[in-house]
Amino acid sequence: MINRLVIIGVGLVGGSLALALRQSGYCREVIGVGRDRSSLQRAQALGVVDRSELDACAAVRGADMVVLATPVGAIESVCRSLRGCLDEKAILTDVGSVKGAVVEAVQAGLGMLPARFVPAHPIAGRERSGVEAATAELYQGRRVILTPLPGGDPEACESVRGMWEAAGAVVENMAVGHHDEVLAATSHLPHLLAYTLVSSLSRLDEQEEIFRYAAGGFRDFTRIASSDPVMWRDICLHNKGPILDMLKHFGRDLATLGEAIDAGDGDRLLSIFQRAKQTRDRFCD
Ligand SMILES: NC(=O)C1=CN([C@@H]2O[C@H](COP(=O)(O)OP(=O)(O)OC[C@H]3O[C@@H](n4cnc5c(N)ncnc54)[C@H](O)[C@@H]3O)[C@@H](O)[C@H]2O)C=CC1
Ligand SMILES: O=C(O)C(=O)Cc1ccc(O)cc1
Repeated sequence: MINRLVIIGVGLVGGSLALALRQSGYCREVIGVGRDRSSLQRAQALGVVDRSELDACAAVRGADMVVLATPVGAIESVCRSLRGCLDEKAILTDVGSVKGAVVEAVQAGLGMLPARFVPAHPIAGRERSGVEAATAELYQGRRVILTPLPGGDPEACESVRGMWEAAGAVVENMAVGHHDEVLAATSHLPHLLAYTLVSSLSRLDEQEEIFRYAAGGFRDFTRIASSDPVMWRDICLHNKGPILDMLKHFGRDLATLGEAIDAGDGDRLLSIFQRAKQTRDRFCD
């Protein structure tokens, strides 16, 4: 059970966690922290938080769990505003899509890395953002990755695990660096491909006609290009190495595909498509 939960950044991810924990009765009070009063008022009106605060330092006093749920690029400045404010027993966690840079940002912002900081990443979300998109069911049966730090407090780790399980998630642990490599491949690369496809087509003269005749495959492939641009700018800037590695790997395969088409090499094309189909049929429902 959590007595006082503070969510800093009450959008899709933070708001959904608050809703799930309020509905399951896992926490007694949820306080939302944000930059503007109107979105915090909406969060309160939607029943996502019990009350809200613009001052992060005041909000976290007496909290037993503090969740950083802003875009990754805002974490350092949010942590700077929390310097000297967290109770000794308070657990600090986050929901950022990258982990190495978040650990650095927390350390730089707070001036130290608290033993009760447990980095976390729910592998669940959608292309819509803001508190209006939050739902209590978002994490039901979905994975959450914790990347506990060497020397971190195991009890804090268990509390963060318990919180996510109460929200319906299945929790796993992973090393920080490994998380960033795996997610660069499975989440960051697909988002960048979808953004680049839509952006590239939108610059063609015939774009009106192209989008008018786009079929289901186009919609399936590009749904995630409607995701929040600020969030994805921040992910790119904060997981640079693994993302560039994946882009290079993908670029080489795209060039190979082009060469096979140019050479009329049907066997090569068939083998690429067969391997892709077998792999997807094996791993995705
Ligand atoms: N959208 C998704 O599907 C997923 C997102 N994530 C991660 O979760 C985090 C939040 O993403 P979303 O909830 O989708 O974004 P969102 O845009 O819905 O919510 C972010 C909230 O943070 C607030 N905010 C921004 N800067 C702030 C600051 N300096 N101080 C206080 N509040 C601030 C915004 O006003 C907004 O209410 C990101 O770090 C993202 O990488 C993780 C898993 C899935
Ligand atoms: O919309 C989708 O399908 C997503 O993949 C959402 C998402 C975005 C970022 C994450 O770090 C995790 C999940």
